[in-house]
Amino acid sequence: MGRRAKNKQGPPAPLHDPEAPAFDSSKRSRTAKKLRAAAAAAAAAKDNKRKRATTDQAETTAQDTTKVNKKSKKQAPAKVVAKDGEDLWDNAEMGSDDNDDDDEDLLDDEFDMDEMDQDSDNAIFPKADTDFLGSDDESVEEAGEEDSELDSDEDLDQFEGTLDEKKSRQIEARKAKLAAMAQAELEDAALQTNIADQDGERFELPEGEEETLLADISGVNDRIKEVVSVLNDFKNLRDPSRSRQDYVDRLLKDIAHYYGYSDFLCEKLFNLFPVSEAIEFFEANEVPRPVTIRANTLRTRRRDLAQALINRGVNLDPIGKWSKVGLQIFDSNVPIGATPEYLAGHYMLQAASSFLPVMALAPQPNERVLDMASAPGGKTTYIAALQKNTGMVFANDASKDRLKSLVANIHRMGVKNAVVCNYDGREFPKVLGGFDRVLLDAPCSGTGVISKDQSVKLNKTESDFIDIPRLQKELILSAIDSVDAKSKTGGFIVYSTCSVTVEENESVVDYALRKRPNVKLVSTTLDFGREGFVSYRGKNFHPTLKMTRRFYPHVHNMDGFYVAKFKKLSNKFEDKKDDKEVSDNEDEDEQAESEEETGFNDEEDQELIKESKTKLLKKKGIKV
Ligand SMILES: C[S@@+](CC[C@H](N)C(=O)[O-])C[C@H]1O[C@@H](n2cnc3c(N)ncnc32)[C@H](O)[C@@H]1O
Repeated sequence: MGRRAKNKQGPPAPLHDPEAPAFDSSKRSRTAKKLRAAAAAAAAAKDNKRKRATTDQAETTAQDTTKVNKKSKKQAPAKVVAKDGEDLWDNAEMGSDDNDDDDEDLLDDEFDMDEMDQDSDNAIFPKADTDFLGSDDESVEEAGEEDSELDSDEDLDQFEGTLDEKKSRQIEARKAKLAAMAQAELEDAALQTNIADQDGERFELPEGEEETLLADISGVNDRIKEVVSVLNDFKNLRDPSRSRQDYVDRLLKDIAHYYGYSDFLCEKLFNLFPVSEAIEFFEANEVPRPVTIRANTLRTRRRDLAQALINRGVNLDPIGKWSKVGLQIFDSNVPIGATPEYLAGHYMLQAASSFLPVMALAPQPNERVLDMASAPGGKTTYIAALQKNTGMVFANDASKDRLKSLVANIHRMGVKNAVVCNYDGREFPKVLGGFDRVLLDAPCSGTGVISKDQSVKLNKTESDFIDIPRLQKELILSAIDSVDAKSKTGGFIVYSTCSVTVEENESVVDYALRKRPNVKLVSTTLDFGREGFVSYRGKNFHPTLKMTRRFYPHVHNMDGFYVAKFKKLSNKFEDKKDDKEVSDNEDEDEQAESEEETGFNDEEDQELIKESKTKLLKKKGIKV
């Protein structure tokens, strides 16, 4: 575990604006205010204080027509039904197939944190205001003094103005004072760094025993900042006797040590981003992501669930504009994984990023859907909910053990249209084919979920990034081959991973496009997320890879994730007896290129499939 991991930060920013930086301190302080206000209410009111506080708040909001008009009629926080009877938390997904149509309405359903905070501070924390004034008294007085000095320089006539004028002058003076203080602070900070300043002092790359260099962890942290500064303005700040690579090598060693990564993984992840952003990514992996839940529309509506949980003392908010079923939990008096609502299957504890592949898949009622790697069922149960328990979802997983929790979740969540099966995904479509849609939420290295599983930092080796993509490539071809291109409502395949590496994402998707010309990439319909890479470190991918989506902890405040959506254009390609061979013979150059880029070829592939099938049979006790 990295040294930083022990020093976790406070609650992460809410997920309201997916493109907003994850660590927006203003948001965090607003959330903190909200939490403090709720806590104060709890102390003051003995019974169900949080509910009362939010209800009061809602009523205030509902009565304040100016505010309501300014934002939205439906903004009353946590009061579930507004005065006009509109349903603030209604779950648009319940009773609707498509997740796009009601977006505009839903936007209005979101809380306005700013307003809520202001009001809650006033209503619940009257003392806080006094305190604030009190703590500021000194500066107000000083500002007053400055004012008198100014007065003496002015013609008295000017001071026959109103009290308002005087007040505004005081405010101006205070602002100026604060600005001066901020400037002084900045200058102070500049003094503390030894990067090139006016005297030409530069940061010098240290030399010596690596052990000594890494001994002082705060020194390592300072050096990371210094080297990042140099790399960001290399021309001006570099030591001319050192190359860029010298600085990068130092930085990688320091990052790996400071955050606790293997050198190998550190470099792999570092290479994904510009220098400063890479540090943000590593930092974000030290902070837990927000706790989020998904309302199970087979059992409840989000607004009802929210009200039930608020009544139990859970502080929550809608997850963001992009989901109609997600709630973000800020804090709770009760364990979120053991409430009566949880046990009754009203919600799934589910990471926000994990909603995305299912939203991209957009399963429809009455369809036949395959969830190829489904355990423990977070996505299967969401698929079933979107299908409203009609049609069928085939929930497959190669791990019998993991299927136990899948089955438990299916029962708890009231899913009735699922068929659970235990095959190696590569056996599809021989097991069953002709699906309307297939989700392949592939087994992966987990580099997107390091904040949850710090062991990834050390336990992933170079061979993992050969073996895992190889399996992913085999699985994606099976997923494509399992879909019926003639499906009247579907013909889609979604590929997702909770990894951020290119080998497991764009490389796999690009490989599928080359191996299966009967599919094309289409929009994921997710309206946020970064575009997939079309080229990476000298490798070029199909230009449509741009349509795939990347999600990052430091950008979106959710687990690192990747989503690609394919449309199958025809079944013809797979009708050929051994389509792999045909495609290889058709274009040997392409195959050579493919081997070079992917480190994967079909002969090896066949060998591996054979091997793993033999292993599987042996495991099942069948003699081979
Ligand atoms: C990322 S997890 C799936 C999470 C799941 N979709 C969910 O939302 O709860 C990947 C899954 O792939 C399964 N798996 C690994 N190799 C497989 C294979 N060859 N065929 C099918 N499933 C496989 C693992 O057992 C694991 O449950």
